[in-house]
Amino acid sequence: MSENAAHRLLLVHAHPDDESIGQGATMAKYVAEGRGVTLVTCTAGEMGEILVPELEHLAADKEDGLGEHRRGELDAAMRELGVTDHRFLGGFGTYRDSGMKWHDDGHAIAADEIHDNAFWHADLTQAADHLIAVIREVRPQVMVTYDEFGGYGHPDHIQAHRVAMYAAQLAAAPSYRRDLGEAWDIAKIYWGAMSESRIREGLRRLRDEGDTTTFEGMDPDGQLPPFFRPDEDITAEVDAGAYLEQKMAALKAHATQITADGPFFALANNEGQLVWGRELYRLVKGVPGEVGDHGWETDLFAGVPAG
Ligand SMILES: CC(=O)N[C@H]1[C@@H](O[C@@H]2[C@H](O)[C@H](O)[C@@H](O)[C@H](O)[C@H]2O)O[C@H](CO)[C@@H](O)[C@@H]1O
Ligand SMILES: [Zn+2]
Repeated sequence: MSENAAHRLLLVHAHPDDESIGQGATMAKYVAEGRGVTLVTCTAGEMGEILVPELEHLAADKEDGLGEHRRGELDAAMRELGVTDHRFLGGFGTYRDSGMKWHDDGHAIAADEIHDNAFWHADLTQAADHLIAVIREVRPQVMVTYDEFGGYGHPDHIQAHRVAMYAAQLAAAPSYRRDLGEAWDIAKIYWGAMSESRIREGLRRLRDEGDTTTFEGMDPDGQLPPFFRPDEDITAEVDAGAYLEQKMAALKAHATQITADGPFFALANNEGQLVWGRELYRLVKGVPGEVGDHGWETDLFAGVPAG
């Protein structure tokens, strides 16, 4: 078995599409390099909007079939990235998308009405136990999830962060729930990140090209939403520009959520390479390995023995 095959990455995300948005290029790159990639998605995205008019009947307040449909979108997106191991936390339908609404400050907050089995109301230990079983089975050296704010505040993202971080801690405890498998300590944990400087460069490019509608309201020289982090917070950049096509195809597979002329595609291809092909991370557990010119790691497995 090649050394790469002994490296295993676990990603924990809230809804179908988050994985492709945040780390789609990294996932495709690592699969192509022969590394193991496992995705755990905590809900099926039942409460999402529907950008495809002929599918509006699937909406939660109509046929409530969007979760099943997005399961298919996720399958298609994973085929584009080459990922063969993707699971729903506790099994499909265990936890439901909690929905969200926008706060005046521009970040997401919990919806006014939330279903009984919404992920936001999940019992943290029970949800973590489902993930511990996966951690102890897959034995990943690296895990990726959201920061404590869930990126932009979505309650399911915040809950996915909490479950992932708690599960990683408990999975490493030999005396905790031996029935869930032999203890496994994940060597490195990263939170996905987006660069403030990168998006400012991209917004300036769009403005210079006369595009004033994409990323409407975001001034390249003004205040940006909190999920764009200052560069000093970032510790790793995976340059997966060579896999940008696979990432864009995976994004397109999530057709009810992402429009082909939306912000992810608006940036010119070379800008896309800069903004979307190079995926950024914050190391929050473990020892950083070799770094590149920018002082950031270029490989999430840097310094991690295979095995
Ligand atoms: C990327 C992501 O986390 N998407 C979530 C999010 O979707 C947003 C939501 O529908 C909002 O109402 C829209 O204005 C916004 O454009 C969407 O991105 O929340 C959904 C409901 O919880 C979730 O299904 C979707 O995956
Ligand atoms: Zn999401």
